[in-house]
Amino acid sequence: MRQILNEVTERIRERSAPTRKAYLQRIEETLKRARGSDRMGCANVAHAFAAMPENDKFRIIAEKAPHIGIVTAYNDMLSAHQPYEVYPAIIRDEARKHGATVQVAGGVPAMCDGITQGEPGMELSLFSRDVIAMSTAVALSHDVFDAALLLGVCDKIVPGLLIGALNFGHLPCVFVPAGPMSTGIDNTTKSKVREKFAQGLCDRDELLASESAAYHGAGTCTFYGTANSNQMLLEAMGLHVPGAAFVHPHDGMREALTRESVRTVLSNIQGRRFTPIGQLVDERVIVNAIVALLATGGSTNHCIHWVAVARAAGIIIDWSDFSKLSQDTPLLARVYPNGTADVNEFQNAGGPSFVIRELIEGGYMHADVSSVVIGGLRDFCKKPVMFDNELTWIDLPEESPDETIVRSPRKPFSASGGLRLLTGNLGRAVIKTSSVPEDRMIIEAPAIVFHAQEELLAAFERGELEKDFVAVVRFQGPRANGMPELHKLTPPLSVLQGKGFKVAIVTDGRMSGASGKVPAAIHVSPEALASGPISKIRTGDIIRLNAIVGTLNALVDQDQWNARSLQTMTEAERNNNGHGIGRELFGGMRGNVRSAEEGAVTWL
Ligand SMILES: O=C(O)[C@H](O)[C@@H](O)[C@H](O)[C@H](O)COP(=O)(O)O
Ligand code: SF4
Repeated sequence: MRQILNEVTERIRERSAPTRKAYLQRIEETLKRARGSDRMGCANVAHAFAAMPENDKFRIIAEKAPHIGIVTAYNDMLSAHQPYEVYPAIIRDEARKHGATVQVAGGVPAMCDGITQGEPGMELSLFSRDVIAMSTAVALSHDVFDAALLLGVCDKIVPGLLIGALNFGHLPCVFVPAGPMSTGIDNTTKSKVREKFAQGLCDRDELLASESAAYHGAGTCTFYGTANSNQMLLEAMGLHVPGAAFVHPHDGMREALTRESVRTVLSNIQGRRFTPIGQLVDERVIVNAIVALLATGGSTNHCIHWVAVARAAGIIIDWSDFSKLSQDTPLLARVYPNGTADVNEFQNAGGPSFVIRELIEGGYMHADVSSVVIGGLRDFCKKPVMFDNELTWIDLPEESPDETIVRSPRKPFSASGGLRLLTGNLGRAVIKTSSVPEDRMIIEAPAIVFHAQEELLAAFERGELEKDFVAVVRFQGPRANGMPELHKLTPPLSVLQGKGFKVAIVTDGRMSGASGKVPAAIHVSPEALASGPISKIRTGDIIRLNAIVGTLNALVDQDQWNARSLQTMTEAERNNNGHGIGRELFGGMRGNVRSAEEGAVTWL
């Protein structure tokens, strides 16, 4: 095991000792209880199973059959979640074959960030994670289950389901993915058409045709954004059936993998080994997830979400942990926006199994951890295949079959991981370096301050941005307006970067996991509305972003800087973010939310 891996894991263990101990004690207490149908009152039990077939009731109550709760994020809006419509029937059928019973415990909401990108709805996106966590708790609070299957793939849905499930840490849980969309037009072509449209070089019909050719069917979008980063991290945490992440929704093996998830969760109940999720997800498993994120240039959103996930298990991490691990974690995968390959090509080149094997063998990951399968994390280094109509796992080739997509630590794409912590007189921020061109890693240019992404887009339309500049887009933090992703700024800024201008974004907001080639210092904490120094910046100040050494500064005379007052949002700006699209309902979360570096949690 590498020294930094051990060092960071130990310091997290130390920092988390009191909260983790209390968390594990609560699980121990809960595990002492009798199972739901024996423990709860007759009326409770009768209500719980009233609508089940008579023989299922008999099996649960008299035969003590294992009872599985499904928490599902099915809806028709996310292409990634649409396949889940039929999953409960498959799960019920498989469970019955093994003498178990199933109920859909509840559904959770799921927002598609692609639909809300650049729209007011995006201001609900981050908070929807904790709504999903609460909805997971509402579902599992019926408290009659021996295990749970969690159906969700996209951005805030997996973190929300995981946070919710960790509040029922006494249950064995398995995540059930549904797989990626088949490849449409490639992501680079898609981005080029967007840049043409941003310059008025093509019309809306051409742009719509291009977007529809990219997003054309069921399954997760094929860029390596937050959704597919979720899948990578769940594999690295051992919470999937091994290798289940990136198999197409309508590939014959998909149903076999879903059925295997039922057998897997049952094997956790029926005594072969019992691994409740709250015990499985320990400090080493959280560190493994961070390493997997860094080694693949995953979504910057996980610098927020995984802090919240860890906290739900009593584990406290911060951006220094990500940064320290990043220094020693090699970049082993290049998947768009960190390269040109999409997630299907990544899977064909070896996918998560190849990356996990290489990281374990190189000592970059903890191998001695529990997982939902009996072989532990080493079982996640193999590839699932169908053989004689049976699901089995085979070893991957020793060498990478495509070194433009996946590599071993002996020849990494870069010696350090794809994310960096930035510090300086503007606070703390993160940047995804794995998709920034070498010659754009250091940007020093005058600031232009915006209080809304629409202001920047309008300035671009007026032709006012044809120069070197740093776009300071502030009052985009969680307290201000729910910390939306500002991914719509990528096409115009990419056009300007393509023209040779040195441009960057500095924001207390987020970018999409699919953003990347324009240097973006994001999640600036403290945010502007929390009196963060980002609110001192004036248009014209020189901003220096150095992603190589990890600094972000306003180059303003110290006395002047100290004398500066903090800018505030105007009444109109505050009103704009507080109403419409249901934003009124999220006022409590905006008022209670912690900083981005504290996971933007709303429940502490
Ligand atoms: O974090 C993410 O990965 C994004 O939120 C992603 O889920 C979202 O859908 C993007 O907006 C997709 O990219 P385009 O907007 O470029 O299609
Ligand atoms: S990856 Fe993003 S755009 Fe695609 S379905 Fe999921 S949330 Fe929507």
